[in-house]
Amino acid sequence: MSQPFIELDGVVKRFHEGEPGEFTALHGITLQLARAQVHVLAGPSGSGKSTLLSLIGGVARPSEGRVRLDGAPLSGLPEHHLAALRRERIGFIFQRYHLVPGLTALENVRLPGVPLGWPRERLQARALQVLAELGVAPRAHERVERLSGGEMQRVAIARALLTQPPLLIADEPTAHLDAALGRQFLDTVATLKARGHTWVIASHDPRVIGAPVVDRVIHLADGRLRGEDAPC
Ligand SMILES: Nc1ncnc2c1ncn2[C@@H]1O[C@H](COP(=O)(O)OP(=O)(O)OP(=O)(O)O)[C@@H](O)[C@H]1O
Repeated sequence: MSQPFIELDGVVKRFHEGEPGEFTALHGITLQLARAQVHVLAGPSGSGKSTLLSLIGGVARPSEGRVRLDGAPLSGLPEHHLAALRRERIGFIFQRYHLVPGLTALENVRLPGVPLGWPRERLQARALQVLAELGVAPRAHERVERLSGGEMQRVAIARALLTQPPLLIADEPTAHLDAALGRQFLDTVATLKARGHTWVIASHDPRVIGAPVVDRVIHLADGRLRGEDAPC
């Protein structure tokens, strides 16, 4: 592999460290993930998928070990640098979308651009562009609580794409999608992969794990790597 896009080196994550309820969720994960590929973290509930995503996304820090994104050592960065890197380089897609009710689809999609200080016109144009790419431009001015589940998810993906982040992280993205919407999500994954985006998706959905667009399925159990499926 050329320079890996994401590198984890001996990553341990403990919760409630030093307290009576201390719990080790990840036990020394070493992993390299290539650019412009789709990586799925699979494993039963509680195996550590979301915890690993949060470390790769720079939302949490490892208790031991290192995480690097495109050569940058996330684990050592001061919080304000880490927050800036997250905003510019990582798009997050959550199981329950985390859209802000009361705001329109367009206002939700604009949100990640606000702290970047983009001029209003640029922000508006880019937000409309990503909504159009996801096929939800006609719903741009609708409040998000009035959208269908599939529309909400496409708005959530549009929001994650606003800043064109190279890394897209999704936690159980198909958990609430029916068969047709699940396929639509995987088509979006494929389109963005072809444009060079790297995906890391936590999922135990067989539709995702078995999808042809997926390059690697990395299995976790009890916070440890348990091998991989061969690429399709
Ligand atoms: N903030 C926390 N404090 C204490 N324990 C935690 C915390 N977050 C996660 N854990 C524990 O770490 C383990 C891994 O949790 P994690 O959410 O990463 O698993 P998962 O594989 O994503 O599960 P699921 O598929 O149910 O989302 C679980 O035993 C969980 O209870």
